[in-house]
Amino acid sequence: MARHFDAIIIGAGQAGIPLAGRLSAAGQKVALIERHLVGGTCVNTGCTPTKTLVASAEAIHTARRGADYGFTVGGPVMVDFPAVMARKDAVVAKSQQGLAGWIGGMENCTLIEGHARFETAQSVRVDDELLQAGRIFINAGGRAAVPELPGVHDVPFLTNTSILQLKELPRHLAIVGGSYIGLEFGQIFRRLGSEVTIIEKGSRLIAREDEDVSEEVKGILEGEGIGFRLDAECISLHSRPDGGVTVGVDCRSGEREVHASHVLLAVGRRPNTDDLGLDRAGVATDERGFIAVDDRLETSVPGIFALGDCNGRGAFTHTSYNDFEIVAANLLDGDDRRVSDRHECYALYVDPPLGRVGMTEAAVRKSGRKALIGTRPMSRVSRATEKGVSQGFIKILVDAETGRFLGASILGVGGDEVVHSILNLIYADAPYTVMARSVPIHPNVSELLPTIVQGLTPLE
Ligand SMILES: Cc1cc2nc3c(=O)[nH]c(=O)nc-3n(C[C@H](O)[C@H](O)[C@H](O)COP(=O)(O)OP(=O)(O)OC[C@H]3O[C@@H](n4cnc5c(N)ncnc54)[C@H](O)[C@@H]3O)c2cc1C
Ligand SMILES: NC(=O)c1ccc[n+]([C@@H]2O[C@H](COP(=O)([O-])OP(=O)(O)OC[C@H]3O[C@@H](n4cnc5c(N)ncnc54)[C@H](O)[C@@H]3O)[C@@H](O)[C@H]2O)c1
Repeated sequence: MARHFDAIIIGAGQAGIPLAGRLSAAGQKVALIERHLVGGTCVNTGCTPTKTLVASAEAIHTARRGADYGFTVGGPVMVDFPAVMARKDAVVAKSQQGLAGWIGGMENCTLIEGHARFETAQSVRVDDELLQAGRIFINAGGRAAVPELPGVHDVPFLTNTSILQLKELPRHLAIVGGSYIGLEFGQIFRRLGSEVTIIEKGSRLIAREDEDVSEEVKGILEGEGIGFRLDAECISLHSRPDGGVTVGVDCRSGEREVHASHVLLAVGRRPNTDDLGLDRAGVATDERGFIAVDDRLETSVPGIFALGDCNGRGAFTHTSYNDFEIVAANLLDGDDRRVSDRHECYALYVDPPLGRVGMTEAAVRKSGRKALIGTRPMSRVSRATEKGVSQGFIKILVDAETGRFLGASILGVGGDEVVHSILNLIYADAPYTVMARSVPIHPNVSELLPTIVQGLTPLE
């Protein structure tokens, strides 16, 4: 006998929990199924723990730079690694408890612990129990990709999940992958005291970004003593007698091997869709396993929706949450919201951070449209020099014909926050002249945005 619900939600991630809240508040009987920890990746092994560690690492870094600010701390800064990790665990636990309390307080919502698998397009099995519903929402998230590198199964490699459980600081952390996860963990562990080598198969870091952004980020991290091996071909892993790992890199120059105590794989994510029984429901995926969805997030099967990282339409907490907003608006509010209305934005939480919105300069050039560009180094932003963090630059791109913002890269102190003023104008569909005439507060990084857009020049 199946248990009947109005809605089944698979995965208590960044979309699943708020959706359970909205549906149950609307009087629907909801089953929320979670096989591990409520909050999913972001809360447990993603944003929350990493940004908590970024904060510890930044405080430690600033303390080491005490002399630059006119103070000493009576000897070298000592890092208490277990205490750093305990702080991270406490922040994660608080967030998790908050979510558990929220779910527990939802009338009409039953949290079911276990692994969900489709039996038909309207039914899902969790262990011995069969659940049935008219609508099913998949918020299954993703996990670290583990490429078939030679030796990968013979060494104790780390992922974003296991690195957060380390009890001791790695002596030398080798990181395979020079993008968001690799760079954020790289700077964290370097600041905590590890030797760090980042190994990237491409010719530059964060290849989605403009080359000048990649170069500046590399320079910032090199300045802190992080080693890089780019153009790393034929990466292989070998265990060492001392318990460490040797990474064969075979780069064009430099040593052919990196001898590390630990290796972190940070080479992308794959969706948790291979063990959902999607074929039984007839739900189509693309060749990489992402669930195919339309503009309102409905899958190839009417009544089944996919939200968050598993649909391949976003890979961030804010895009997953926005997926929830889109589905809730369409199903409950009579609104017409679509994924294609969303503008790309994100931040890379190295310190100083990179705030990004819209197109890169390279993408604008490739599009062939007439554009205007404005840039300014952070060394000419008084707030940055006052704070003693003047690395980075601001770059803004505007459509020459419509005056609308096309994109921005704000690498530097406060870049992760400042970028939102451009994001908001993009959503308002306002021309750059609105920003040019605004009068922001002094001294702030934001105060230079009007100056930059007043001096836009044609993109040659
Ligand atoms: C190290 C790291 C740092 C990150 N930092 C940021 C950041 O700073 N900012 C940002 O925006 N994004 C960041 N992200 C990305 C962000 O974590 C994800 O985009 C976000 O969590 C969205 O996930 P989701 O809602 O799709 O699913 P998730 O949050 O991953 O939730 C999916 C849930 O589904 C459960 N599940 C899966 N399959 C089943 C099943 N068959 N049955 C039952 N339950 C199931 C899982 O256990 C999980 O709890 C980071 C990611 C990583 C790895
Ligand atoms: N600040 C944030 O918002 C944030 C932080 C961390 C993670 N994330 C999310 O997590 C996702 C995954 O991040 P990621 O950094 O793991 O993946 P990614 O897909 O962004 O980058 C993977 C990197 O690994 C390299 N690579 C791939 N295979 C390799 C190999 N065999 N050897 C060497 N290098 C190799 C790629 O060239 C690329 O530079 C991101 O898409 C992002 O959405 C977001």
